Amino acid sequence: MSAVVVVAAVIVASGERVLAAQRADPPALAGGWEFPGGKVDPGESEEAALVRECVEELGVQIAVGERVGDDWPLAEGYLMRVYLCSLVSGTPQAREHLALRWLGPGEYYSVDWLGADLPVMKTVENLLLRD
Ligand SMILES: Nc1nc2c([nH]c(=O)n2[C@H]2C[C@H](O)[C@@H](COP(=O)(O)OP(=O)(O)OP(=O)(O)O)O2)c(=O)[nH]1
Repeated sequence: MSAVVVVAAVIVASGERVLAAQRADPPALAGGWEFPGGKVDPGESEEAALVRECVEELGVQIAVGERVGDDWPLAEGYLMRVYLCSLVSGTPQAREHLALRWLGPGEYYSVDWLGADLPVMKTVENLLLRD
């Protein structure tokens, strides 16, 4: 069986602020912070899944850009692929999350990231500092 692919959108604004979202469920993950996204549906491209999830979860249109790192390991049988994204239209709303927060450079580690997301944030920080 191939792994289930989860895509996650690192939405960047003003070249340095990133959008973090606080999970509402399941209980084991609730309260932890992540990048918006979700599972890629069968036959769906990763880009289309990111766009769909950001509409569903945030009510915004995004543009999908550069990939962040390689496959990020999640639980057994799952892996995560992460992309830098930008807002095309709309203001993010927490439709499925407990809260949303824009994090500036001094705040990247001010939320309790899910275990898989902490190294992603570190890699994103390096990418944004590079620019
Ligand atoms: N979306 C997202 N999921 C993450 C991140 N980090 C991380 O460990 N995960 C885990 C949590 C979940 O077990 C899984 C993604 O599932 P999900 O619940 O977001 O997917 P989905 O929207 O398709 O949900 P569903 O329709 O199956 O309810 O990946 C992240 O940054 N973003």
